Amino acid sequence: MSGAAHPLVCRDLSISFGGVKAVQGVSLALPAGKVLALVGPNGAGKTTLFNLVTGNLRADAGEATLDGESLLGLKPWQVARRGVARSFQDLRLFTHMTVRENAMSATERGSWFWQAGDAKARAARVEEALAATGLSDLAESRAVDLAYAERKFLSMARILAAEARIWLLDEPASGLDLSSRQRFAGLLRAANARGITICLIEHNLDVVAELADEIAFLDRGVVLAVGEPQAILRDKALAAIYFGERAA
Ligand SMILES: Nc1ncnc2c1ncn2[C@@H]1O[C@H](COP(=O)(O)OP(=O)(O)OP(=O)(O)O)[C@@H](O)[C@H]1O
Repeated sequence: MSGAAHPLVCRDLSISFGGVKAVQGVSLALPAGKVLALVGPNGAGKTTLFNLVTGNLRADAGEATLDGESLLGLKPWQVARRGVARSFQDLRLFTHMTVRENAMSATERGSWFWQAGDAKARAARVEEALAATGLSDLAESRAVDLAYAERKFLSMARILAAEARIWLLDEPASGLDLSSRQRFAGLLRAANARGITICLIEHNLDVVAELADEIAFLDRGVVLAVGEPQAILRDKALAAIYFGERAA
């Protein structure tokens, strides 16, 4: 699978850390304009898979392509410049910079080839991203002074400001209360409506059921199943693995 229907494709991707096979022969394709959720127990290899695709780790074997061109060997900023934005579990904000500066910095890896590069347009994108994430009134606050949910939304503002066409989101809704989760879901739906392709690592299965078009279930570095959310979420064997009830 590749091309317009699946812009980002992994084939047989693998990496081990010492004896730990963190990702083993993973083949996966992101459906264009959809939300694919990566689900699986702790240590399944979900974040490692992101790290392989985004140039944060070097694969031992396999391939990852964007529109048919290899991403492997690229630096994280080069992957970002090709239109793949990611968020991190630990957010990686510039804690002593302001909210606005944090969002602005996401636009500053050179001008993206499909967007206007001028400063005025960038500033406008930043203000739109802050408005969309409810952070306009906090634009001059330092990230370090934000509440937890506001930091999560600032991480999303950075993704929005970057204007990437593929978003890789690592537990963006974890720790959010119900109303913040609903706001977050609205952001994702709006992005989806604009044709953005999203891969979402998420432990909250209600969030997954609400947002995902497709689920890929990983365990011990292997993709065990890919399919429609209802089918995957109803699967008793996968549920046993997810909730740690399998035989060792
Ligand atoms: N840099 C690293 N060095 C050594 N081991 C690592 C490294 N990164 C990940 N691992 C190991 O690889 C395995 C997969 O980890 P990973 O963080 O990708 O899982 P995950 O599915 O994202 O888990 P979680 O849901 O808890 O975030 C784990 O056993 C982890 O300890």
